Amino acid sequence: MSKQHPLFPITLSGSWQSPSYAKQRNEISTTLLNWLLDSGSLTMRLRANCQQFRVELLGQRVQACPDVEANDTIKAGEQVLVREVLLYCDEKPQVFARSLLPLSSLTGEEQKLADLGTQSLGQVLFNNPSLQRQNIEIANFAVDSSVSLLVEKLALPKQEQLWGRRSIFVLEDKPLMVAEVFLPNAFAYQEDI
Ligand SMILES: C=C(O[C@@H]1C=C(C(=O)O)C=C[C@H]1O)C(=O)O
Repeated sequence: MSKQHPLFPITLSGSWQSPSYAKQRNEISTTLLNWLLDSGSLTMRLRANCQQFRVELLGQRVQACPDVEANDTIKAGEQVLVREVLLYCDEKPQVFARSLLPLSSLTGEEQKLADLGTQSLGQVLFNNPSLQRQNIEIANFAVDSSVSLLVEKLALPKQEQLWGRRSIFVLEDKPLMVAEVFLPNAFAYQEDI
């Protein structure tokens, strides 16, 4: 990895819940829920809402999967490539994303996922007809979360609660996990998009 953002890794730990049982479900607007539960490519949806889309790679590194992120598919301690990015629309940061790519999934054709740089992971995932997406979980991130520290460092307006989603993708039978948090003023929080 040539250069890493000084804040990398931001990390991300939240109490991920199934959307139907999310306690705060009544606090979530229809628009936000629509963005959180959209099973299509977030890259494609953002591109459709702006002139210029870009991915900023904050950093990536190989490490053991942290306990707080482990799940039925990616076990604690398993070697994963962690990739953190910001997705920009017209130079406004919309999403912070953190993906865990098990090294055991980075084989064959999928080795290229280790070297995406500023190409969108979604671009590769959603171009593969074998792609399966497992259930989407949602979580909210309060002002003392690691994401809020990122928001502060990006000089974005503070927002009481930030919402995110995560899901496991399976590509050619190889799993990986993607978590995305909508940053303040993202389209997801705007009623008229
Ligand atoms: C999974 C997608 O890929 C997006 C791009 C990512 C990246 O480049 O690391 C990470 C998460 C997503 O927001 C998507 O577009 O839906």
